[in-house]
Amino acid sequence: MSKLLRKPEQKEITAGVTLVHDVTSNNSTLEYVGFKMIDLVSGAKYTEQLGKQECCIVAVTGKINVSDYNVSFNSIGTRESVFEKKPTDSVYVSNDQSFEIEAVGQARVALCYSPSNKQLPTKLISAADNSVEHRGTGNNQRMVQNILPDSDPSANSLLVVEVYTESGNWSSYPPHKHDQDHLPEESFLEETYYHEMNPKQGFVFQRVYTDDRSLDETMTVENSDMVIVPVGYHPVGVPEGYTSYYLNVMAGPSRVWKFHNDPDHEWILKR
Ligand SMILES: O=C(O)C[C@@H](O)[C@H](O)C(=O)CO
Repeated sequence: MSKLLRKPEQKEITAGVTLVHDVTSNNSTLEYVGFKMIDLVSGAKYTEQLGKQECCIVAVTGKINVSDYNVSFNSIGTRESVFEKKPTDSVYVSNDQSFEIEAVGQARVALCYSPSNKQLPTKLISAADNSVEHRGTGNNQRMVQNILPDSDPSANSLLVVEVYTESGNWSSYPPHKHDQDHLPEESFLEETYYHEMNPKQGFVFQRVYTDDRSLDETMTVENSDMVIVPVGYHPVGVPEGYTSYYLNVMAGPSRVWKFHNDPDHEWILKR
């Protein structure tokens, strides 16, 4: 069984709130990244008291109200499906704060966590604040929606990004890694992938491997699955006929995304 691939759960945790994924330092090898995906029926509420963790709440689909009991953001969220291919709204909440999420209709919400000590203001990261990038050429084209990039100082550790890869294309490719705390050459960032496919019976392949191959797993990833990337290169290949979406959360000792391409495959960039 893969240690890195997680299938969605369907665990009702409170009335109308279903836990789909729950990645913590207790049930994974990750120290810097935590992740929950929750589904809420209309009117359902989810509350949480954050300890020494910051949280980015992403309205993946549907509309939600978010409050830290001081400031509230109402009816945020911009899409019914991630495959509308437009940015959504998110809220950053700092460590030692509490928050409440209330679903305005059916909603899927990502909770992205990282350890944090220094309090920062609660902040709405509106869809309009997401920068959109088109990366790559040939069959390596993908569209990136930056929710919390390293250029945005709203968080202490968290980096959050959404990526669309079209049918027959590759992303996180040529393979790159960020598993050495050795700036300015490379940063150490753990990473999680939450995947969706359109149409939803689709699948993608994701390989996670290190130079010495002490880790080398190639996974068939299906709709709503997660892949955990503690270290290593982590390319994604998308079969003909399917579009891939994934939500990445990254965090590590420095809030800098400085990756290192696999030297065996870097030539692809230089053609
Ligand atoms: O293919 C891309 O450009 C997206 C990836 O960079 C993805 O966000 C990632 O692997 C981050 O390390």
